[in-house]
Amino acid sequence: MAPSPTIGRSTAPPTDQPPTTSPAILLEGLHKAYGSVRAVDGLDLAIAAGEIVAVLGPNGAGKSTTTEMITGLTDPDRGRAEVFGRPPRTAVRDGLVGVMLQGGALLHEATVKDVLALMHGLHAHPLTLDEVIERADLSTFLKTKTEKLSGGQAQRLRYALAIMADPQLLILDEPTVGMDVEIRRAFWASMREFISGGRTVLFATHYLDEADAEADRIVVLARGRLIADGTPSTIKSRVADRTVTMAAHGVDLTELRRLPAVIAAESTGGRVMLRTTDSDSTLRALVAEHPGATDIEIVSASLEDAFLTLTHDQPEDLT
Ligand SMILES: Nc1ncnc2c1ncn2[C@@H]1O[C@H](COP(=O)(O)OP(=O)(O)OP(=O)(O)O)[C@@H](O)[C@H]1O
Repeated sequence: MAPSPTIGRSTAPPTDQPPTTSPAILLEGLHKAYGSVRAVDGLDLAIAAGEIVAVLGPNGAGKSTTTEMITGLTDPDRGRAEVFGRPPRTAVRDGLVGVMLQGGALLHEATVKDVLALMHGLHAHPLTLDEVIERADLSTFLKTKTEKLSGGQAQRLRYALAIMADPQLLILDEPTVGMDVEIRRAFWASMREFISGGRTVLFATHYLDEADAEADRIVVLARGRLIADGTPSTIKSRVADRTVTMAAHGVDLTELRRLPAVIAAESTGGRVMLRTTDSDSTLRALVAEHPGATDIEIVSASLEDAFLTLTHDQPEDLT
């Protein structure tokens, strides 16, 4: 399990203002391979100070590896990562970066209060403990030992540790995993308040709706490459938002592919599935042109469907 890179005494002065005019994050030609696996494969990305950016991508897309290089936990094989114009480890050491990693280790046999107090002592200019506790909504389980925390409560403690140094950049790897809907809503409300002074946020998520609701910009990774970058509405307009399914008998797949707004059609398990960007117009044409279609259903596309649509034209190997 990766250690928290926020551990270590920060030496920087309070960081109320963005420290430089450089981008908050600059990645140029970033590569990282594990054996024959190209985890990150030539990534270029610039994120301006003050942006809230969601990183989406299917399992193994390279999101965590990218996060690790931005936070200095992993070195790139080739290319460059800078945070506010500094090498990542320097930016972390200077207290500019708060990180919340997926399943980041928490001290065992210690209460939430112990962990907070211990970590608080390591920062030069932290938020007050009271502010951290309030922002992360930890007051009701301060005396709970870390191993007794629920998944969502542990995430709130990790969030508290990420904001403690009062960082200018927050990097969050799937921050709301394990939180129920209400807690998730409260988490984002607290986060929005915290970052309202111009802080930058980069968060990885598997939830398209979360990216849509919380981010100014969405970047989509697949096989270690950037395959889409834009506002939530731009990204959504490029992905199928519905799947129309029906019994496979009495319909012709080739003809169905020609229906309006259909991106892809496939037959599996006795049913035909049409991915469409406009289920209303697809359905109207389907009923009019294919009276033999039966047992029709419309379902929201999963995020996997969205990724399939975006990655559809991506070649396996560009080299
Ligand atoms: N330490 C490692 N050793 C070997 N392979 C690794 C290592 N870390 C990542 N990989 C591989 O690199 C690829 C990218 O992994 P990464 O964890 O960055 O993807 P991800 O987008 O974060 O995935 P997920 O959504 O499942 O967390 C995967 O094929 C993964 O198996």
